[in-house]
Amino acid sequence: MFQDIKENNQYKNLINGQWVVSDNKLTIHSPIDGSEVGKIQAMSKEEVNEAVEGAKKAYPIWAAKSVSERADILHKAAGLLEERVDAIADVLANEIAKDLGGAKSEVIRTVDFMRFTADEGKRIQGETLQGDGFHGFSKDKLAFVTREPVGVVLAISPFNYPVNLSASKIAPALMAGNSVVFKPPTQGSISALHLAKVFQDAGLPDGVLNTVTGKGSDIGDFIIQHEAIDLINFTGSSGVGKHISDVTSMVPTIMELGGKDAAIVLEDADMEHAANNIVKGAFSYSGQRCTALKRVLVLESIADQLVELITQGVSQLKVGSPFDHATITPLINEQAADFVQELIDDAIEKGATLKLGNKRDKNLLYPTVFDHVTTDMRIAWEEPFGPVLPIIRVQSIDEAIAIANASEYGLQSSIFTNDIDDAFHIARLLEVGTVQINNKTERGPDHFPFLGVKASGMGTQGIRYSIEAMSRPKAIVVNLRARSDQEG
Ligand SMILES: NC(=O)C1=CN([C@@H]2O[C@H](COP(=O)(O)OP(=O)(O)OC[C@H]3O[C@@H](n4cnc5c(N)ncnc54)[C@H](OP(=O)(O)O)[C@@H]3O)[C@@H](O)[C@H]2O)C=CC1
Ligand SMILES: O=C(O)[C@H](O)COP(=O)(O)O
Repeated sequence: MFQDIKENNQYKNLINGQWVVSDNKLTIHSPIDGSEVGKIQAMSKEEVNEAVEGAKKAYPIWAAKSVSERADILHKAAGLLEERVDAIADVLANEIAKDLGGAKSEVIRTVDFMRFTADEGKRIQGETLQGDGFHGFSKDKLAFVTREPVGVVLAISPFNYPVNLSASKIAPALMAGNSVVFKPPTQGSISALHLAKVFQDAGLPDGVLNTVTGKGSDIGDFIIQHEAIDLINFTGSSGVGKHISDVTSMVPTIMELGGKDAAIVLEDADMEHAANNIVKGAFSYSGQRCTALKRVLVLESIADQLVELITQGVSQLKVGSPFDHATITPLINEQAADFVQELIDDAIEKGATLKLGNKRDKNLLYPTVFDHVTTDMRIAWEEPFGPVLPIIRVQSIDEAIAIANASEYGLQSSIFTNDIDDAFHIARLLEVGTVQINNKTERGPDHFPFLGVKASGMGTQGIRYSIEAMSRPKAIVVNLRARSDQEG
């Protein structure tokens, strides 16, 4: 079922309905053992240009389709993806070292996402407005407001969800009537190209989805500044996000960026429930999630108990290969592991109490827990994107809120308490996109709004929010001739 997309383990790009090769290639190595997963095309700027121009040419054809025709294709694509779950999950596990269970969930969640998006797209309606609501205007002025596509959407996704965070841009963009140029993460491209194939097999017209592979550092600036791109939907690091914002001009941009999500644990919390959630929230996929819990702020009076429960939970996490269903698997590459190690070394040097971990085998980092972390340590503020959890003891709720808000990031926060009044009071004060009460931080369910404030992003995603963010209102205003017999 995937013959078209590869030849001799070289994966091609989908451009205007054809799977094509470039002169230069990049080799994708598995983070598990360095073995070759396959080669992808390192596209030239001329080829990238062809992909963008192709999407621009295909746009009117797709925009002219009825919403129900678009939904039919998305439903068909979802069905095909469902048939290919196991095959694609295998590629994901090998390419980004996501545990097989997590990899399957990523693909199944994507199937559900696409179906929901197809249905939601059909429900999105415009509105009619009457002028006399504004002083000085009459009821003979009527606006028919419809939602229009924006044109060519550039979708750029990160390595940690190469299928799901790609489809969560592509599917709503398509339902809104846009064509899409899709730049997957280099490490993750192979999984992502399988997703593109599903859309093609479902009957998406040629050029409506074109893929662009190659290093972001080589072709990124060319594509984000291409004049035919009408909107950029980016998920990735805050550094690249800021760069995109610096070098583009007058192009609407939606960004989901990094995070430093805090779990605030109050004295009356259910400790076991809090600890279980914290362990899962911090360590699933080795902490390589923007919504991973990346610090715990706990009141001193209950800290000993919570630290022991967390340490106990983390000590039971399975470390090893994604194919053995380990939770802690090798990080995406050695540089990522080096960075996490720097944060660990800094914390040890500045006196944090190491409860567990600080053990490493190349890019496989064992889960690491620190107690007594203080605000002069880098781990209190920086996003490790790896399996390390700092616990900061606080003297008061106000101190917890102040430390939570002092972060440059503002994605999500968790509060664990049995007092709903306290929970709401604190939630209102936290400078984040979403607050989870008595649960780990997480993006789903996917029809909820997902957004970050400060350095964590701009714009809002989530199925309906994404369709709206990648479309615009258009008003056609009718000015009826006044009838003298009805005036007044
Ligand atoms: N808030 C959220 O929803 C999420 C945030 N993230 C954040 O992403 C980071 C990890 O993901 P990672 O993939 O390493 O992030 P990066 O920012 O390194 O890369 C993200 C994407 O941007 C591309 N890219 C790189 N440079 C450019 C450029 N100049 N122009 C255009 N595109 C470019 C990359 O391509 P290439 O791979 O070729 O370099 C990749 O496709 C973490 O900081 C994490 O917090 C991750 C997931 C979700
Ligand atoms: O990119 C991320 O890391 C995700 O958007 C987080 O999604 P999750 O909370 O479902 O893992």
